Amino acid sequence: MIRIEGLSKSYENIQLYKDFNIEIEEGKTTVLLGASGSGKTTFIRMLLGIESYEKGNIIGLENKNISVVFQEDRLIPWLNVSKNIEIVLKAYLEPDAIQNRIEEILKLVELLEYKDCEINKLSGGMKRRVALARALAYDGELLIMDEPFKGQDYALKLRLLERIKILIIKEKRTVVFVTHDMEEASLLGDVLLKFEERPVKFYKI
Ligand SMILES: Nc1ncnc2c1ncn2[C@@H]1O[C@H](COP(=O)(O)OP(=O)(O)OP(=O)(O)O)[C@@H](O)[C@H]1O
Repeated sequence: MIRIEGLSKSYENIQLYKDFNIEIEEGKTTVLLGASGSGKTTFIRMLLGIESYEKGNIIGLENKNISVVFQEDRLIPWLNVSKNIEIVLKAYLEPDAIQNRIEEILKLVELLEYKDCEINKLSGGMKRRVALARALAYDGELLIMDEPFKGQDYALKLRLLERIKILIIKEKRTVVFVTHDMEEASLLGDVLLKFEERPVKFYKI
């Protein structure tokens, strides 16, 4: 269980979070829904330890490995598709296992034939899928995805959702997934939470 207790966070004169409490269940996919600007990305950044907060505790993430699809792709432009993924696998897999994992995940996101392609030669939606592939490939204790399906056509998105659901169940992943899309949320999520501002409150859907 990841527990957030008594969290308070403000930006200048906006009190975004005030004594906020939430529990995230392990082995489940928790979806964060809510209007633009309600504080979902800030929440994720606080979980990752890259955003400060005034008060509160985040318990259960100490020394955990987290894989992330950020709102931005954050790919390394001078490495090809395969190398962008390899970089996160090197620390814990042998070369053969790395290649197998890269192929498995690139197949999942329908980019296997682009494995040696330069990042700059990909479309925006394809870059997004490389970012998604990199996060899925790394078997962290928590997977965070912030709007991972941006730029995908509808039919492809449904195929991705179906395959990711299978992978997540097979690998017993704990997932926090941010989206505005109710269909994505209900296809992938176990627990659906709607964030409301301000300060942030949430309710289960
Ligand atoms: N670095 C910052 N400085 C000042 N205000 C910020 C900063 N980052 C976010 N905010 C404000 O905090 C609020 C929440 O932003 P956040 O990005 O967490 O929302 P969100 O729910 O993720 O939105 P979206 O769905 O559009 O991504 C917004 O009002 C935003 O303007």
